[in-house]
Amino acid sequence: MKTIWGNELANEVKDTIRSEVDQIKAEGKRLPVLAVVLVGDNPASQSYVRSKANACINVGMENRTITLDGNISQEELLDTVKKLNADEKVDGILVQLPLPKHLDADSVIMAIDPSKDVDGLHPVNAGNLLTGRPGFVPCTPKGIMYMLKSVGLENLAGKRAVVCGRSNLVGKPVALLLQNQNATVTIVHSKTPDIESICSQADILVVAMGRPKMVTSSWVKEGAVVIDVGINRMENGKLCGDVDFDDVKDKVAAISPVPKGVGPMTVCMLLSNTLEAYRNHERG
Ligand SMILES: Nc1nc2c(c(=O)[nH]1)N[C@@H](CN(C=O)c1ccc(C(=O)N[C@@H](CCC(=O)O)C(=O)O)cc1)CN2
Repeated sequence: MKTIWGNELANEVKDTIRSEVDQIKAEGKRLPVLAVVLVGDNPASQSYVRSKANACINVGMENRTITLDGNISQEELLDTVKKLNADEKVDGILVQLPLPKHLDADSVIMAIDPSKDVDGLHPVNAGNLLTGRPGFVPCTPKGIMYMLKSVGLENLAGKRAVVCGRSNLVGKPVALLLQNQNATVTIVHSKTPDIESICSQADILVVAMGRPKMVTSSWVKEGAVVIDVGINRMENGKLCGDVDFDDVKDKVAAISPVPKGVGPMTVCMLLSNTLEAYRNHERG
């Protein structure tokens, strides 16, 4: 069994991005700028936003973290996004999710200029992915495809992929990306009967259900490659995935761990998208 260490792959990606940013600096040009909007004081969101800021520093990009009170109105939040859209120095905009319950995330995402939507969540970018046009691909799915490539899974013709979860952030886009690589894809979700038997036929299993250790050895096919997107905090304070790593590890060909799996890939793909946004803006 091979462990797919996302932190190591992320360092590889960040090294490449850092060299490109160094080159931009050497040419005396302005640097790429990522703006991250954090609303409220959710500790997990605060920690992810800090990781994003540190990652920017790590590769030499500029980061602006805009922290807004949890009681902010929809109009005030939309106004913040509009100002970032209009700011020519800002290449990428990300609004950290989830938002407090009184705010409508959909209309906030809709307000982001698609050319700055480095999260790839705006319907223009989602539509581009659906129709095979260039655009921003959401960071976690982009990271997952990089992880699969790292274990030799690139052209997926003849492979059966099962995606557990149908979110706009992970499940739907990763299913499209797998299909674009010629995999035969099934999406299962909380209302699917007998998920276990569908998962057990998968050559590639991507699990993003938010249910701690849901997937055990009877759910996986011998020799499958498993990507665990779940990040669940247990009562003892430790993190675990949606896959019971110890239970499946002897049955699978490769598996991503939690922590140090998909999470760090999400952050480095955000840098990759920000650099892409910068290049697009510079081209004009
Ligand atoms: N606007 C967005 N919001 C959210 C996204 C997103 O892609 N865009 N994804 C997640 C959270 N997330 C990034 O925002 C994220 C989650 C996890 C990690 C990570 O590196 N996790 C570490 C463990 C960290 C810990 O100890 O708690 C790991 O898995 O090793 C990075 C980013 C939801 N919101």
